[in-house]
Amino acid sequence: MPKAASARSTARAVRAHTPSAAATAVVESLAPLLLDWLPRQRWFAGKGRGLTGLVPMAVTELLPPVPSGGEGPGLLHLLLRVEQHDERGPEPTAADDCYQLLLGVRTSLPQHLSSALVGRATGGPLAGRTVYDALHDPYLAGVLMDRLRSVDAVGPLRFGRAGRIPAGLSPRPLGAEQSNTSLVYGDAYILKILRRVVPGPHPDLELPRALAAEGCERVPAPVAWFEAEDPAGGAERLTLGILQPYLRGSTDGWQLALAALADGRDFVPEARDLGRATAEVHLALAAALPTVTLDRARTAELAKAMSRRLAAAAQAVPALQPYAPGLRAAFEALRATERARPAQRVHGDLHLGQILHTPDGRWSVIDFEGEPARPLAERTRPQPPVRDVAGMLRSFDYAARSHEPWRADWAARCRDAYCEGYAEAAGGDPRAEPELLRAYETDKAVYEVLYEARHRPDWLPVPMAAIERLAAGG
Ligand SMILES: Nc1ncnc2c1ncn2[C@@H]1O[C@H](COP(=O)(O)OP(=O)(O)O)[C@@H](O)[C@H]1O
Ligand SMILES: O=P(O)(O)O[C@H]1O[C@H](CO)[C@@H](O[C@H]2O[C@H](CO)[C@@H](O)[C@H](O)[C@H]2O)[C@H](O)[C@H]1O
Repeated sequence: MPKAASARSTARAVRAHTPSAAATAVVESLAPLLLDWLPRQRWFAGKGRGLTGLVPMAVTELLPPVPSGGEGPGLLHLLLRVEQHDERGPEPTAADDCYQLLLGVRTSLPQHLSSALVGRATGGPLAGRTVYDALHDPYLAGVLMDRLRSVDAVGPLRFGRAGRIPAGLSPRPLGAEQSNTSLVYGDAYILKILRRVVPGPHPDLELPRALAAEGCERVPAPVAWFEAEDPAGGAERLTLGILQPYLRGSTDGWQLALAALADGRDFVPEARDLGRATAEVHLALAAALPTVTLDRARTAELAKAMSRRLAAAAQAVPALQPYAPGLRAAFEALRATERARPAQRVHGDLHLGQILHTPDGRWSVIDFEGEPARPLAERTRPQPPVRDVAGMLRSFDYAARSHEPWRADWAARCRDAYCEGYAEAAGGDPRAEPELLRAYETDKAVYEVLYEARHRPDWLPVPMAAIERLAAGG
């Protein structure tokens, strides 16, 4: 059983924003329960590394817990540093992650919230109180929305908005959690609560706002957000949540692709249209935000970074090792290319699940967070837009592979149509730079192997099939 942070180190790390000794004491008394609960959450990014301690970085009462004996829930907002073993050794490293938790506190938990239980505080002033994930509680989700629509600051938390948000919208959780937790309010808005949080402008807020300012209608524009002052004292805020219009009645590209496969239908017109949508977003991003030129030296750095990621992934997932030399050849081929190429802000994790088809027949792009496992500095760096194209091409392969029998021809037609649609709108065909495209597809497949090994081991054969093909030069 991992040990909790000592009371002394916990107290030292809690900053001046801490509203009450009681809240701090709750965290201390809950540490063993949280250490058990956290790794079981889908959004917990540090799976597979032992937890060694928890340090509350900031504790904010969004709704003060009712004194012992009273009724009614309290709402605590926590920023928690989770100390973990490094993959290479037993010492905690500077790579410890900070997570955002919203905890409900009640005397007893109603039956309908039982799946949200974190545990019962065993000591401190709230001993015997039940603590649970507040985002499953419609009442507390309503309290959070209320702060978002009408308050500017609570302790270290800062709330911002781009327009008026109506009161009284009923919340519901979105269902399956992914890298974050999303709530839908009144079928009108969706609030994404980021789980692993870092200082600095968050691309899922920054890019859609920049696109909206540019007049690009392919992306739902943020209407409100909340952030925290850096509890470690840095100048940059941590983005915590983003509220956007909810595209009611939309279906994501992944479901549509699987339905087409199940019905024996082609997905060519949809793929072509998706290519156009991607190009439009890229053109708007290039117009809205700085671009750079990747010269030979920078291209070499890019190829080197891809090789480094491959080496790290092969260490974590030994099944990759036999293919490493073949995969590295793709990065070497990129390094050997002579030409300079433009780089710009990109989506960074584009796949069929990130594109929503709305009832009026348009594709809308969501989730500009980038690949959640990569450092923010890397995710916000200008990159060749082909990177997103490669992500979508991999996604057609994923869809075809999850159909029995495997439909390689279906994926190939989608891939061609997507690139054609992209070329029509962007004025340049991504296939014109085969080394770049192959290197990015390889890099993405390596990422997917690591992602699936950590989150969905049953899916591992899907990217491994691509690894086999790409390593053989296909
Ligand atoms: N604006 C929106 N309208 C409708 N559904 C949305 C919207 N934004 C996100 N979703 C739904 O929420 C899911 C999760 O959102 P996403 O931003 O991808 O979160 P995560 O980072 O947790 O993967 C998406 O797969 C999509 O089904
Ligand atoms: O949606 P997220 O931003 O959380 O992205 C992560 O999870 C995705 C899976 O949900 C994962 O995508 C991979 O699986 C998809 C099918 O479920 C497939 O369409 C994608 O092409 C494939 O990469 C994504 O890589 C990961 O970052």
